Amino acid sequence: MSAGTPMESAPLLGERVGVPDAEEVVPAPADPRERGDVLLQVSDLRISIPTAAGQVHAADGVTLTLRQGEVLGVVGETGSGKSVTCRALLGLRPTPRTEVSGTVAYPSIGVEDITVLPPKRLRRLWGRHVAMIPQNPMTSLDPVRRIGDQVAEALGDTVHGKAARRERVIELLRQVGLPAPERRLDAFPHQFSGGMLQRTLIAIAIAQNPALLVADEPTTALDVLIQDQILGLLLSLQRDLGTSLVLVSHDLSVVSQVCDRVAVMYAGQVVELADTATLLSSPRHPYTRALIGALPGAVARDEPLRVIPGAPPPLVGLGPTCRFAARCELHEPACDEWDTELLAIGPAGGPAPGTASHQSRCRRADELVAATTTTPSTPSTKENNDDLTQR
Ligand SMILES: Nc1ncnc2c1ncn2[C@@H]1O[C@H](COP(=O)(O)OP(=O)(O)OP(=O)(O)O)[C@@H](O)[C@H]1O
Repeated sequence: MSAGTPMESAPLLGERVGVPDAEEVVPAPADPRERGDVLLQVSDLRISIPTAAGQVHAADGVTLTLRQGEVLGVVGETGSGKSVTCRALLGLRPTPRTEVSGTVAYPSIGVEDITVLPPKRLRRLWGRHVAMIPQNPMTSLDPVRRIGDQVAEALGDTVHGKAARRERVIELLRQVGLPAPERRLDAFPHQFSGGMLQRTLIAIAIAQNPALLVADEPTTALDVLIQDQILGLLLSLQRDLGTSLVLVSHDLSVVSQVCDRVAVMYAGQVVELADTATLLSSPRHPYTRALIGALPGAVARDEPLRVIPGAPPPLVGLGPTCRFAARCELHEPACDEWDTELLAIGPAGGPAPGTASHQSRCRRADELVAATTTTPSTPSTKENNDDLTQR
């Protein structure tokens, strides 16, 4: 991907939404994902965890849309609220006393808000409609139960009869690239490598062909070579099965290889959301820009890697001001009065901020058009990265 979109044609920030002329024919989008139905609609999600230090605002006004078959990356530093937000997509909360407001809707199956569903209804959706691929494969399987039994359990009541279930388990393990699966059914987790365990967990997640997979740092605990294989597997399964995928990572280069769109989280908020190529070439939030600048390819070989000075604020007692202000090179006094609303970046007459394809929480986002740096080597994106699926 080449860095740098034409700046003179870049649209202005937050321009008014307009209505097309009655005669105007609006062509159908070429990209099927843009035509796809909305699978997931997260609206103003706020998650507040009571702790001894006060209420931790782990998610603070998160609004996202995911279409069927789309891959969304959620990227941010540790503690930015990625896991808490993504677990909320399954109706999970970190502690029983956690306060949740806003909604997480799955319109295609008539779920208006998964965060308020009782456990019995939640369990009916898990596996069947939405499934999670956990962060640490080494601790996510039952150590005293055989692999085959654990995968078979994930089938629920979708396959009947012992022989048919066995066949389906073998098929699933083969689908995730486990060699000689028929010989592995009786193995225990400790006999598998980290990569094999993660493949098994992916088989469990796809067992009932869910509409949405949520993968929370699925490669963090694995060797670098295996990380690429698991990412490639996720991408090819997502393509073959038409599943939507939310991929959580602290690593922008990982997310950009796999995702159609990226949500950048900082201190509990989505600070920028855009399609991957736009985000990399034309970031409109100083934090995104700093993340791109800190990528290994962004500096010449003999230069030290750039780091983002400072640390995110604690998520307790934050007022309605920009959370990135203390680390921001564009900070000015007016930013301290800014109530961090999302702004739509798009042409005049484009959609409202919460639904625009490019959104930023920076009040100076329009100035970043000119300020965007060209990186010597930006990471590969899903579009130019077909070979990942062949690894
Ligand atoms: N059970 C809990 N009790 C108290 N605070 C919690 C709990 N779970 C999460 N938090 C806090 O919520 C905030 C967001 O955490 P979260 O795990 O979502 O971050 P993250 O971006 O996923 O980080 P990482 O990349 O390290 O997983 C952090 O401040 C964290 O300390």
